[in-house]
Amino acid sequence: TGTTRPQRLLRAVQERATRGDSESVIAAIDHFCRHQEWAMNVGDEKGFILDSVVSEVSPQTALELGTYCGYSTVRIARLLPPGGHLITLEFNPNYAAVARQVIAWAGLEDMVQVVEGASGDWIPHLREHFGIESFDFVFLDHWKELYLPDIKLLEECGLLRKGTVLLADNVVCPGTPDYLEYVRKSQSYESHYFGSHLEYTRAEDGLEKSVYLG
Ligand SMILES: Cc1ncnc2c1ncn2[C@@H]1O[C@H](/C=C/CNC(=O)c2cc(-c3ccc(F)cc3)cc(O)c2O)C[C@H]1O
Ligand SMILES: [Mg+2]
Repeated sequence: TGTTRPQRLLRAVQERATRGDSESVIAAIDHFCRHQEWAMNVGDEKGFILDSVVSEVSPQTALELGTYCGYSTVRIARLLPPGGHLITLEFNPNYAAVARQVIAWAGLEDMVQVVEGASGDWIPHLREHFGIESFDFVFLDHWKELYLPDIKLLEECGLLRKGTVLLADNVVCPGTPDYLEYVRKSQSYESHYFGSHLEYTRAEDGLEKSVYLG
């Protein structure tokens, strides 16, 4: 019973990154994943695209599905405007525990709420629990077969508004075919594919940006 990969990733952050410096936390995780152990973070190449979309939207309210170790959580939270807030859902308590410490090491704990539990259980309660009217930005990076059911649930719960931007990781690898077909065919979305590569590899992958039209 040694350590888990997320725990080794956290140790790499604590050993290599400077407390309060989110850029150094991102760099420490990328270094760990490139030179020690691959992990399923969005990574630096797709992360650059994520950064540009978050900066463009400048969300007051943001939602992330699938925190894992908190890498994309830090990438998003460091770019939020004053008053901006990110809710990130993670149902594995071990991952949530690591993510909270990564987020704290980056000094971003005041902008982020790590919520433990399944997205399908939590989405219907976000309004009453967190006083959220609607989300300006949603990052999807959890189980790939849940992307579609979860955005339909977000629609039904009235948590998307005209202009809400959805950004989905892994639409090529591992792939999210039913989600892609839906957002590209639906009259309610304007979609665009950003081609890139699977984190820390040369394999093809990309992000799909979909604007909700109401
Ligand atoms: C329903 C629900 N609610 C809350 N959190 C949820 C949830 N379902 C999963 N989660 C959490 O999200 C995280 C799961 C993410 C799933 N991501 C993946 O499976 C994933 C896999 C790969 C990949 C690609 C090629 C390969 F050869 C091998 C792997 C790359 C990625 O970027 C990924 O995000 C952790 C999990 O606890
Ligand atoms: Mg991913």
